[in-house]
Amino acid sequence: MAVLGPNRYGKAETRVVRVTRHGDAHRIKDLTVSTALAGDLAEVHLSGDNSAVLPTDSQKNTIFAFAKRHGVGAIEDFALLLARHFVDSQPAIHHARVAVEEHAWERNGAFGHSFVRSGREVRTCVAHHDGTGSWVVSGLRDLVVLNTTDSEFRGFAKDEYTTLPETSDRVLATAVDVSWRHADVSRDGSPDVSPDWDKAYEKARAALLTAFADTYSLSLQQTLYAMGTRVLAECPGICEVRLSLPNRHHFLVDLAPFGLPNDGEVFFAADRPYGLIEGTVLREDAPDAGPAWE
Ligand SMILES: O=c1[nH]c(=O)c2[nH]c(=O)[nH]c2[nH]1
Repeated sequence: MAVLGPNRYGKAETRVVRVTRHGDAHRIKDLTVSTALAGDLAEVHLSGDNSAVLPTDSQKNTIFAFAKRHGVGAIEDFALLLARHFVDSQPAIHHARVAVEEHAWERNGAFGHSFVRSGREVRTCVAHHDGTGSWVVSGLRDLVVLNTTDSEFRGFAKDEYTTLPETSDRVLATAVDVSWRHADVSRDGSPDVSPDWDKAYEKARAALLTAFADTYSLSLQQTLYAMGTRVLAECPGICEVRLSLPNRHHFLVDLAPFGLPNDGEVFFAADRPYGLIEGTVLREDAPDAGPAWE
């Protein structure tokens, strides 16, 4: 006998670009938005009764209409607006998850209307709303960083398959993929708190970059912990940080066959396989995460 387990549905990866025009000085927000709704959705699965199903096409249209009607500021505000709208307007929907990614653009010179896609990281957020409270996780991915020194990897466990030489000076590089949980978003009965999302983002990003640069690294694991700790120290509204750091290995090339010393100057930047170091750093008194990470 089969039973229906957890389920949700929505429109994945709606691409929306919102232009704001102040005379000749234009602004753009370039987003990828994914919605996922859950609630009284047994019948559509069990009997094909669609009466509780707001089409994913309507969800996509809502994204475009809200971009026009409300504009797009911090992506967290846009995600919360959508999540609350679906729960508040659809009787069958009790939980909405809205994920937003922001692709950065920079001005192309002095032209007010012309932009260059920025090489910056992608800013991310996921907002949940269930009618009693909201939860927000923000973050970024593809923030590529590299240190040319101050990184060792020694004293590791060895077995009969270990060939990796110990090193007391190596290149350390990674593409930071990180999410942080905001403690101070509205909950059942609490006032509606809305952090300054942009400020939190800039502070968390700066903390990650500084910790990566100024930590003398004995391993990428140790650097990960230092980065998470620094975000918590700099950002009081953040209670949990989850990091995923691919170790972008840079191997010294053996130049001896060419009669050349290497002197720690020429590296083979391998793209795969790569070590993947993942970890969470959280405050001891972090509030319950609820559905924040789902
Ligand atoms: O910082 C590192 N951590 C590891 O766990 C590891 N494993 C490895 O081969 N190189 C590295 N580097």
